[in-house]
Amino acid sequence: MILYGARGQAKVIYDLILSNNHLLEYLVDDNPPDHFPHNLNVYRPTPELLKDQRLIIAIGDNLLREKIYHEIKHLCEFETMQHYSAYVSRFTEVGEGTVIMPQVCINAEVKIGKHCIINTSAIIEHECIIEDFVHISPTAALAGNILVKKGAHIGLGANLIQGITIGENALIGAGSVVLKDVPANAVVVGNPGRIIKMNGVENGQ
Ligand SMILES: CC(=O)SCCNC(=O)CCNC(=O)[C@H](O)C(C)(C)COP(=O)(O)OP(=O)(O)OC[C@H]1O[C@@H](n2cnc3c(N)ncnc32)[C@H](O)[C@@H]1OP(=O)(O)O
Repeated sequence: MILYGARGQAKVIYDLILSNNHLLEYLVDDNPPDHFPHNLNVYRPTPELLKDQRLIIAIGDNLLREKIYHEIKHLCEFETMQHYSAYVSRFTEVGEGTVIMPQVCINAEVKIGKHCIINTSAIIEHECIIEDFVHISPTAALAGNILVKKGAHIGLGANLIQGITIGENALIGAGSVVLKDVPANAVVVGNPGRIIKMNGVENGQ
């Protein structure tokens, strides 16, 4: 298999690949770094290098990951990967291209979309729905029945109370405690969480 992206996210996914006894053949990156550890080769992507490969898009930025997905989806197939130390309920669905990192806990009846990153030690409780291209950062905790819409990013160690909806492309700041619905494209920080930006514009509250 191969990785698209050769920065920090690729380094942790390479480790995940080895933990699962898979082989990484090479990486591609639009702007290859001078050096990638472990003597792995990084090339600029071409249709020949991507064609019929099994691949993970190893890019933390949700919008960029989605953009690349649309550019290459006709060429390759996408691998889904889960670290052996993660607990993923047998009643959970996980979409293609999603990675589940070490020590994650995902409880029953959760649905996780395509090309998501469920990062180290995140907790996703029962019946949550995580749409495509979402990133749940390390140690974030989601109580039951939460809907996280496409492209949202839940920051490091954020805590989300049960039953709420996080809108498309919303960003929940590190350590925030979110008690109510968050609209699309909002940036929320603090405890209790408050909106500091909407659509990239400062809120002024
Ligand atoms: C493996 C990995 O590395 S995965 C990646 C994990 N990383 C994360 O989760 C990071 C998430 N990002 C954050 O928390 C960021 O601080 C953001 C996106 C919420 C805000 O970033 P910016 O838009 O650049 O806002 P900026 O830094 O200008 O801060 C604006 C205000 O919000 C405050 N603020 C920013 N982030 C937070 C936060 N997480 N909690 C509380 N307050 C915050 C700032 O102190 C500042 O307040 P002030 O105006 O009173 O001085």
